[in-house]
Amino acid sequence: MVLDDLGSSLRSTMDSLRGKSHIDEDDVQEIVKQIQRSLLSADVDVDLVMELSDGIETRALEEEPPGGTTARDHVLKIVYEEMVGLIGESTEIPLEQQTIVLAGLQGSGKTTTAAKMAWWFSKKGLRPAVIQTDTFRPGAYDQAKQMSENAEVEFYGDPDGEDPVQIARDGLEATEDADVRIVDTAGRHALEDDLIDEIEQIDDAVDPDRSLLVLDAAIGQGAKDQARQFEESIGIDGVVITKLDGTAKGGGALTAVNETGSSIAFLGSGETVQDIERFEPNGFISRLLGMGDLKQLSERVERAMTETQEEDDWDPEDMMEGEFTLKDMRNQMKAMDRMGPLDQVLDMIPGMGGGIMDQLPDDAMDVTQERMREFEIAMDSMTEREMENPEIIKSDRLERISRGSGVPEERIEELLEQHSMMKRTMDQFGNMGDGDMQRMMKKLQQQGGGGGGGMGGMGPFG
Ligand SMILES: Nc1nc2c(ncn2[C@@H]2O[C@H](COP(=O)(O)OP(=O)(O)OP(=O)(O)O)[C@@H](O)[C@H]2O)c(=O)[nH]1
Repeated sequence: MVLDDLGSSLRSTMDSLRGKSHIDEDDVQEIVKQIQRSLLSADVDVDLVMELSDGIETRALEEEPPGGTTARDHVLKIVYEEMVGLIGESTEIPLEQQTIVLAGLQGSGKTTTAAKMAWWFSKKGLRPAVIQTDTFRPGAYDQAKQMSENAEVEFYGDPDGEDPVQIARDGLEATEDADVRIVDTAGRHALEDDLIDEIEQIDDAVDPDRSLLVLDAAIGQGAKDQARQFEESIGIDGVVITKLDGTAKGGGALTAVNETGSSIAFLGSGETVQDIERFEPNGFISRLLGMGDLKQLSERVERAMTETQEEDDWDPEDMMEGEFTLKDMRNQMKAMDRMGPLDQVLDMIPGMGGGIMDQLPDDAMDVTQERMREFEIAMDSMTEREMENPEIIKSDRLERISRGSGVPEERIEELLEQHSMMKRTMDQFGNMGDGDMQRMMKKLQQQGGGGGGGMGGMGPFG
């Protein structure tokens, strides 16, 4: 994740302020030093770093914490506000008919982003289409077509076409019925006149409502020149930062945003069409500072639940009322899987963010996800009756399931144990009155807001 290093070093600095009622100059300098070090190592432009750290230093020393606020919370608030100020608002992307052109260097992630954005728009109820104009890179056509299929969106391209401008024109005509047309363009290894000429011609032909610059998060200082060139040739309305899953940097992209006077529109964090999210400065910085991002989390949960319900004809309400079976457990696991990698999800929960992640061994998340995959494989080897009545699974059946699935027996026993644990919890839920439920939610909120929530809420997958 972008500026990950900043997130974890800031959190540990902030934690050292816990319990202090007053913050002195030394504390402030230490915080500012950490921020500078992290931002510089994440490739953020020096001038920007200075601007930010000066702002934080002045305010932390001059402003008095409002009554009842701890010194730590006060400084955290200042850091938060100054960082949101630096990153700026998210690029406006109205949910209406529009044409969007994606520009960027080769390999920055344009084709992937085109399909991801189309998927995102389709989830918002619009009808998107991807238009592929890249005649430069062999394979671009097939990749775009495949990804559009994965995203289940309309696609236009011409594998034999040689003129990208003509393909763009034809594409607009062919996708007339779509609400949102996303035009993917070719890239080059470096900024060359060819590339700029081509993108300018496409821009003229398409006359887009928005032009977005796609930048690899690892780009570094080179981002500044690139951003300026694209800005001068076609005008950049927003930036998409890709590959946030693969780098701790990302500062170059932030510098580019500043350079073009634009803002961030989307973030990409993986290779599948669902690995995209709208950039929300408040949530983004909150997550960075270990304050969680409940808005993103609830959107993800809602999306994952809806998909699981639609595809598997599963209603969680039934689960609350009736028996909690292995089928329900599998659907819950599927929904969790759809939310994305567990570490990303945890980062969004207040108090569960990087602070806790940093304390876990690096492979803890992989182990948990690997375990869930094994559970699924084992369940695939169970009969309908076993899925509905797991208590009938005794030694003979256990052996058969293990042989059929290749999952060791002790792992299947573990699955059954987890199931009965979850079943007990669900039974308790079922017996709860509305008042109990409200009290519990309130308690959970209080724990989360305190920033020190434990792992207790993670349930059986922790
Ligand atoms: N891990 C990760 N990989 C990504 C992400 N976005 C794109 N990629 C990968 O990066 C590589 C390049 O992405 P493309 O979408 O082909 O890039 P492009 O800008 O269209 O490239 P050209 O068409 O050659 O200009 C592919 O292997 C993608 O799978 C991301 O957010 N995370």
